[in-house]
Amino acid sequence: MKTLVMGNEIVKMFGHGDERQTVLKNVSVQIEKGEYVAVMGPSGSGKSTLLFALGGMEAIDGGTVYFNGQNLSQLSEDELSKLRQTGMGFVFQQPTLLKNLDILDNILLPALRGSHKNVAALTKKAEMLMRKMGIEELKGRSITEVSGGQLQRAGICRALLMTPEIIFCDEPTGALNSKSANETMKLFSQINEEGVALLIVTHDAKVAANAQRVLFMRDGSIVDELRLSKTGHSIEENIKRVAQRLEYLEI
Ligand SMILES: Nc1ncnc2c1ncn2[C@@H]1O[C@H](COP(=O)(O)OP(=O)(O)OP(=O)(O)O)[C@@H](O)[C@H]1O
Repeated sequence: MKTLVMGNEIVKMFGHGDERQTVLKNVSVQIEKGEYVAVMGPSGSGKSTLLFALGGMEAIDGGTVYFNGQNLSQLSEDELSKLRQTGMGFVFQQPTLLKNLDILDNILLPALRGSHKNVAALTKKAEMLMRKMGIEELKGRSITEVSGGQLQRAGICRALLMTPEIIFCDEPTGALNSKSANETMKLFSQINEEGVALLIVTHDAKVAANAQRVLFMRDGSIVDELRLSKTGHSIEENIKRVAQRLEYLEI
């Protein structure tokens, strides 16, 4: 397997003076191409900060992050934003979509930003993704006229539009009811089977059980790791294994 993302000894601090806090304490993490990794840990342990650091959205105070062998801190702002736009997708708990645009235009917007793009080809691809995610008939609707689960699917279409190598997801099911959360997890598994790597921050053992590997964080460090094999283990068994590890780690 080839390494896609490599974080070495990442240090991240927030605040000034007496308030200065080290949120990531020499964290090293490697994600292979096509790998599905979940990150769990107590609130405030640094999960989102790690995801932002690996995705080049948050500057780091120490260590290095490589994406496909490129050191993110050696890229210019323009190079970094191009890399984020083409190589990475982002899905958050609440997709930040604009009320005055319909669903299709919201999906297209980030891809159209910046340089000149082939609008017709991107629209065709967006429509194909919407069909795949089961929301094609909603393309002309305002974001206020769809459910939370449908909105999250639109967010996933947006993240997939530029054919990223990885999608960074921060609590993607956190705002969804259990039915929508299950459907979203199935979509992520399907996306991963098509070769896209995933890094998912979650509090939910059911979500983490879909990954190949779960990283456990506490107080700014990765304190444990669990490898989950799909062969020989049902999803229920993997949920149990994640839950047992959380209990053991007192998370
Ligand atoms: N922009 C910021 N400015 C100052 N402190 C921050 C900032 N972002 C995060 N922090 C602090 O860094 C620590 C880690 O935050 P982070 O969001 O990474 O934790 P988390 O594990 O993702 O938590 P949660 O599960 O609650 O989302 C917390 O103490 C948080 O208050």
